[in-house]
Amino acid sequence: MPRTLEGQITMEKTPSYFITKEAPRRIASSIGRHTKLIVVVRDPVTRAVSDYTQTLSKSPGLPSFQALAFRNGTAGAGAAAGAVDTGWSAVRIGLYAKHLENWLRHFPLSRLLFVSGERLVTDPAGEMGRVQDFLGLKRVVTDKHFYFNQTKGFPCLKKPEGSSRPRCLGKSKGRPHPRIPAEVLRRLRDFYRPFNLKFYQMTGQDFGWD
Ligand SMILES: Nc1ncnc2c1ncn2[C@@H]1O[C@H](COP(=O)(O)OS(=O)(=O)O)[C@@H](OP(=O)(O)O)[C@H]1O
Repeated sequence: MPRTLEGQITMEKTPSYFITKEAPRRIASSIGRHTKLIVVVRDPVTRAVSDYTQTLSKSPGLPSFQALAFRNGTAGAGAAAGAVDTGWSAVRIGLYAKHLENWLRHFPLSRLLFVSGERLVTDPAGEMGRVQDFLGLKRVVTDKHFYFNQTKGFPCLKKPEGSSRPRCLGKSKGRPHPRIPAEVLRRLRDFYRPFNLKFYQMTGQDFGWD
């Protein structure tokens, strides 16, 4: 991490190490337990499909979503139902309660902020307001900075810093997802429910995924 001067905040962003076992201990011992951690979480079922969409865009020959999500390659029914494959990272990452347990061994809950991925789309200024409060910053980013772009189907920035033109996120953000059979989604939803409830209890926030 670069040196941080008085009045500055140093930020680092990566989606990958929230689930890395050693990450909380390493961050706590190198940067310190005072570090503030912001986690954007989204319905784990939609998250898994989004993750699959990303992999599919790079490997078009990929097996179907359900072939990867269930142990015997199918959601099935009754005795034929395959167990959800938690070895697949797209599924495992969404077990937020499990990963959070690991972080809470090294950081107090008050040092973590959970941003709702859903509200980031429906109310970006509201979620950004929570982020700014958490970081002890003045609420500089407000409603005025966002507009809903009909073509993109997502909120975009009216005027990013250093530019006079509006800016949306790139093509790889907000892509259409492949259609997944309803039964597959239902089974995954059932699978995640207890983990989601545990996560709501741990964070004191109901993300409304059920
Ligand atoms: N404003 C705006 N514009 C476009 N996309 C938005 C926006 N806000 C949130 N999202 C959602 O962000 C999802 C991609 O973010 P990721 O977390 O996967 O990105 S990354 O892991 O940091 O690369 C992406 O997921 P997909 O819909 O699956 O593409 C979006 O749903």
